[in-house]
Parts: sequence; C-alpha cells; structure tokens
Amino acid sequence: MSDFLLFERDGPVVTLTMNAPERRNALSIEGETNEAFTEACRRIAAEVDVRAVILTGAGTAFSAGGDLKAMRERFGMKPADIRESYRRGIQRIPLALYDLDVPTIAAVNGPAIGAGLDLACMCDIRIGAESSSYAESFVSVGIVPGDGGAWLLPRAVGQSKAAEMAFTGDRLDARAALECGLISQVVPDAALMDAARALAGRIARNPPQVLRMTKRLLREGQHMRLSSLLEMSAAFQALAHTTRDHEEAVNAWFDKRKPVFEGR
Ligand SMILES: C/C=C/C(=O)SCCNC(=O)CCNC(=O)[C@H](O)C(C)(C)COP(=O)(O)OP(=O)(O)OC[C@H]1O[C@@H](n2cnc3c(N)ncnc32)[C@H](O)[C@@H]1OP(=O)(O)O
Repeated sequence: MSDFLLFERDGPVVTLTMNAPERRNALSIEGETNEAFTEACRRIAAEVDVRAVILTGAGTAFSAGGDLKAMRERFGMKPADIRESYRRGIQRIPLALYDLDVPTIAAVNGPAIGAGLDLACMCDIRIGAESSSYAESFVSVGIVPGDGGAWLLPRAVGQSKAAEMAFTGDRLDARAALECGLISQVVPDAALMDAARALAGRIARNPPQVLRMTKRLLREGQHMRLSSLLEMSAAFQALAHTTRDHEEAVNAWFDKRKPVFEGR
C-alpha cells in the first residue's frame, strides 16, 4: 500500500488517511497519489465485508488540492500532454471513489481546497471539524475544475451556490458549509474522528446488501428518469425482500429486540 494513503481496517470500517501533512496532503495530477486511491478502492471492493469507508487527512489540512509546486514545473507543457495527464492521472480518483459500492464518509479535518474539496464531494457524506474550510478555488490559480468538481459540487450544494463558489474561489468556514448543505455535521476538532467512526459504526450495523443497493439508488437517481429509477428500485426491492436480513429485521420488530444481521 502507498505511503500517501494509509489504509486501516477496524472490523467493517476502513479508514483512508492522506498522509503528506508537510504539503497539506496536496495531490499530484499524475503519479503516486492517483495510484494510491485507485489501489485502495480496488482493495476495498475486493474485501466484501467492508461496510463503510472514512476518508480523512493527516495533520492540519484535509487536502490543499492540486500540487502547485508540480504545476509550476508544468509551465510550457503541450496542451495535448496536459489533457492526457489529467485523463490518466487525477481523473481516475473520482471514477474509483465514486464507484465504490459501500457508503463513504469524508471526515474533513481542515482546509479542503480545489481538488481537495472535490475529493470530499466524491464521498456520500461529509462531516467537518470546526476548523475545516472549503473552496472550489481553481479559478484563483487560473484553471478549471479538472477532476469532476463541475459535476460533483452542484450535486452537493445546488447550481447557484456551486457557481458562486467556482466563480469566486471564496473559502467557506465550517458553519457556512453546514448552512448550504456541503457538510451534514460540524464537530469540535478533537471529536472529528470519533464522530466519523460513530457514524460509520451506525451505518455498518445495517444490512450490508441493502446498504449497497440503497447507495446505488441514491447515486443513479441523480441522473435517471423517475420511471427508470422506479423500475430499478422495484428490481432491488425484489432482492431485498428475499434476504434473511429483511426477515430478521421484521421479526425483531415484532419480538421487540434488536436485529442481528448476517449479510444474507
Ligand atoms: C488539479 C487540481 C487543481 C487544484 O486543486 S487548484 C487549487 C490548488 N490549491 C490551492 O490553491 C491551495 C494552496 N494552499 C493553501 O491555500 C494553504 O496551504 C492551505 C490553506 C491549504 C493550508 O495553509 P497552511 O496550513 O497555513 O499551510 P501553508 O503554510 O500555506 O503550507 C504548508 C506547506 O504546504 C505546502 N503546500 C500547501 N498547499 C500546497 C499545494 N496545493 N501544493 C503544493 N504544496 C502545497 C506549502 O508550500 C508549504 O510548504 P513549505 O513548508 O515547503 O513552504
């Protein structure tokens, strides 16, 4: 596993920690950081009993976004090479993370800037520390969101707020991010990881197959016709109703006891 992305497994929960605090977990357009994400996602997909994933950053930042030092070294590079480097580099992260079947939580521990914010938006749920902050600041460094932000951010905060953020590059503090729905909780800095683990634990206690199907419906629902989504929901429901976990949940309700799910 890569030095950039620490992979820790605690029962059904995987925590991924970006681990380059000296550069505020900046991401390279090509190379190590992208491989780290695609490899971690491959591993999570292969470990069938993972039920939730937490993504966070080591040190004081979640991620400072694209590596500006590396970007300076690209001055003069040919447009065709830049385009190709995005396609085979940083653009693989949204494809890999967004495609994970299990629920993902971004535990935003500090600034989430540019590609760092987009990374948080690739997760299903975002919770933020009091000291977290958020900026879609590509415009401030003279580039466009090249890693899916123009698709992800409007889905998180709506078109108007996304446009305001992307056109100004302004940074939101945690309270402002909570207000516009970019994050769903603000917690004291020291309590962030406990809050993320508690949330992951509550998710992980639910029937895993149904969680995966629910995630898929939430995702697909964002770009499907209602009639198609209803068809897909009926097909998933046909599977859900025949699971042992469904029987267990309903029986437990009648027995006035907590259900025990087996993932079957
Ligand atoms: C393809 C993707 C494109 C994009 O994502 S565009 C957006 C690019 N990102 C930015 O514009 C953000 C730039 N960084 C910052 O604004 C700040 O940093 C932070 C708010 C993230 C954190 O501030 P603080 O905690 O005060 O740290 P510090 O003193 O500014 O930086 C500490 C060290 O981290 C390096 N660093 C910070 N951000 C980046 C970056 N994006 N790329 C490369 N290095 C970075 C610095 O240079 C420095 O390093 P040294 O100690 O060697 O001077």
